[in-house]
Amino acid sequence: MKLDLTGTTALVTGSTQGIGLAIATGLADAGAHVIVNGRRAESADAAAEAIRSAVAGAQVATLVADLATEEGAGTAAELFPDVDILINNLGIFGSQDALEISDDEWRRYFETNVLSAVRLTRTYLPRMMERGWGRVQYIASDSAFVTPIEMIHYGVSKTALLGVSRGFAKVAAGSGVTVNSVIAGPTHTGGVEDLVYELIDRSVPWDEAQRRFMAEHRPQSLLQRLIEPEEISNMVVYLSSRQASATTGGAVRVDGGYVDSIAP
Ligand SMILES: NC(=O)c1ccc[n+]([C@@H]2O[C@H](COP(=O)([O-])OP(=O)(O)OC[C@H]3O[C@@H](n4cnc5c(N)ncnc54)[C@H](O)[C@@H]3O)[C@@H](O)[C@H]2O)c1
Repeated sequence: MKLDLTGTTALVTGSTQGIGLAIATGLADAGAHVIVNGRRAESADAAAEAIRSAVAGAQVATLVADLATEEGAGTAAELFPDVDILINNLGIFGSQDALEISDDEWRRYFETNVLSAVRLTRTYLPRMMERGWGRVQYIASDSAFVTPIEMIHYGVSKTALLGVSRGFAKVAAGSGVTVNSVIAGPTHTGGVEDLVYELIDRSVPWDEAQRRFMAEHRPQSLLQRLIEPEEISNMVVYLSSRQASATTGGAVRVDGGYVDSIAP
């Protein structure tokens, strides 16, 4: 099965590093023209360059915008009015005492992790439906199912994202556009390294910190290791492909068996 995205344009939000960069690289490798998004020109340019070095002949454009804001979504619509594949990847996470999270912080999590994706879906879905083909995905998290007490606001924002995904899948039903969430488990990115070290003593070597993080915070994970960003990207590329035409309204798990092992 050859996943060929030649002739398509894909916008991946928050794609200057981590999972987003891996997804943009995977889509470029499958032949899509990718739009890399970041809030700073230097990091967007560096990410575009990294993709060009990884994928010979990659077609990459950059979108410098804060896509958690209305203004940023407006810039996206103006510069790139039409995309075939929208990957809502950008997100923030961090640990905080559940009883200490302020209203403003709850709002920031919803603005960034949920409303940004709703706005961009509203921007791009209608044209996809008119054309009769398109792919929308949301990068959710196992925290959507298992609200972690150290990240309640994050978990709840990702639970909301699952509802957003199901709702827009119904809007798109029968149009040729599929809408899905990808449930990522803990993935080896810079942000997760920081989170692991927030929870586990910083003086512990990385391998030991990772092992303890999995044992203490994800004991039911069947994988008992962090997931690599490329493992998330592989699923996103498949769901973006023409071959994935019968998968919509779903929440597809790349979580090392964690969610199924506790909430089948
Ligand atoms: N890493 C994990 O373990 C994990 C697990 C489950 C889900 N996820 C989800 O996957 C997505 C990517 O996570 P990651 O670990 O690669 O994160 P990351 O922090 O490494 O990367 C996120 C990217 O989004 C960008 N970003 C944040 N806010 C933005 C904004 N307003 N406008 C534009 N860009 C913005 C950041 O600059 C960064 O480049 C997030 O939605 C996250 O919640 C991550």
